[in-house]
Amino acid sequence: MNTAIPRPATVPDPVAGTAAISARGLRKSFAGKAVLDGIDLTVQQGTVLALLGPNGAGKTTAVHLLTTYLRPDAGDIRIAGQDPAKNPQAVRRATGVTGQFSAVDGYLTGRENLLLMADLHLLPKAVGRRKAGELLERFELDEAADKPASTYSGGMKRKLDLAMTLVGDPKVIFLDEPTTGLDPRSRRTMWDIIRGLVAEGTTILLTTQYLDEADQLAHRVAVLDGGRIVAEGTPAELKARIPGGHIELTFADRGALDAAAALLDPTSRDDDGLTLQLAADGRVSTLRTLLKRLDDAAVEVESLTVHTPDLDDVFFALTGRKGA
Ligand SMILES: Nc1ncnc2c1ncn2[C@@H]1O[C@H](COP(=O)(O)OP(=O)(O)OP(=O)(O)O)[C@@H](O)[C@H]1O
Repeated sequence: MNTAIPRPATVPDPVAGTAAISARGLRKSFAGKAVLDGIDLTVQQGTVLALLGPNGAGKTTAVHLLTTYLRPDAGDIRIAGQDPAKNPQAVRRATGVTGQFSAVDGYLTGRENLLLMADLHLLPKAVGRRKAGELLERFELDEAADKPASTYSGGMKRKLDLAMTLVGDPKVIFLDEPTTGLDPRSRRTMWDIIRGLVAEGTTILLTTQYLDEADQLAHRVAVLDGGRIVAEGTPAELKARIPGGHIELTFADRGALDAAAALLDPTSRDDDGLTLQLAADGRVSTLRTLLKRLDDAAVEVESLTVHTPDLDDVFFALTGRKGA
C-alpha cells in the first residue's frame, strides 16, 4: 500500500443529494484474519460507485455485508435509509444483487426464470407476465425467451441475471463483477444497460477488477486494498493525483530536436524517433508556456501528444500492482 498519496475526505456531492448506500467503520474477519479493516463508503442516490480492487481485496465480502448476506463484525450500514441490522427485510426489498454466481436456472427458459422471480416477489400473475415480456424485450432476449437458459451465451446469461434482479424494481443494485469473462461486445451491451438504469435514477455499487469499466461507468471510485479504502474520488480526481502525465514532442529533424532539448528540460529523448518527453501537470498554461518558449526560439514542432494518466496508473501507484 502506498501511503504517500493522501486519501481525500469523503465529500458529499451536493448535486446528487442523499446517500442511498452508506457504511461507516465496516469490519469483517474470517478465522481471525481481517478482510475488511474499517471501511467507509458512500454512494449518492442515482450514481455509480465502483469498488475497485485486486483479487482477494474483499470486494465481494463488502457486497455481502451491505446486502445482509453476511453480518459485519463492526460498523454501521444504511441502505435506502434502512439499517440492515434492524430491518433486513426492508433492505432486501429495496436492493437487487447480481453476483458472480448467477441465479439463472439453466433448466428453465429465460421467460420461466423471470416468472419465477415474479412469483418470489409475490407479483400478480398478469403483472409478472407483462414484466417478464418487457424485460426480455429491453435486454434483447425476446428471440431466445423460450429456450432453456443453459443454451444461452455467457453474455445472455448475465443479461438474464440482471433482468431477474430488476423484476423487484430495486432502487439500489449491487453488481459484483458484472462483466468478468464477457467478450468486448457483451461488455459494452452490459455497460449500456447499466447506464440506462442510472439514467432512471437507480443507485449502483459495482465491484470490478477492470479499470476501464470504472472509468466508463462510475461517478466515483473507491480503491480497496489490504482491507482498507486506499483512495476515493471521481475518476478524474484520482487521475489528477497520480504523477505520470507527460507531453511528447516530435520534431522534423535532429537540429530541431537538439535545439528543443537545450531549451527545455526533457525527462527523456529518442534520437531515432526524434521525440522528447516532458513531465506535464495537465494544465493548459504549462503547455502554452512550453510552446511559447519553442516559438520564441523559432524551433518548429512537428507534432505534440499529451498523455494523461489513466486508472491503470492510479491502481499501480496505489496498490503496487498492475490492473487486470
Ligand atoms: N466465508 C469465508 N471464509 C473464509 N475466508 C473468506 C470467506 N469469504 C472470503 N474469504 C477470504 O476473504 C478474502 C477476500 O475475499 P473476497 O471474495 O471478498 O475478495 P474479492 O475482492 O471479491 O476477490 P475477487 O476479485 O477474487 O472476487 C479472501 O482472502 C478470501 O479467501
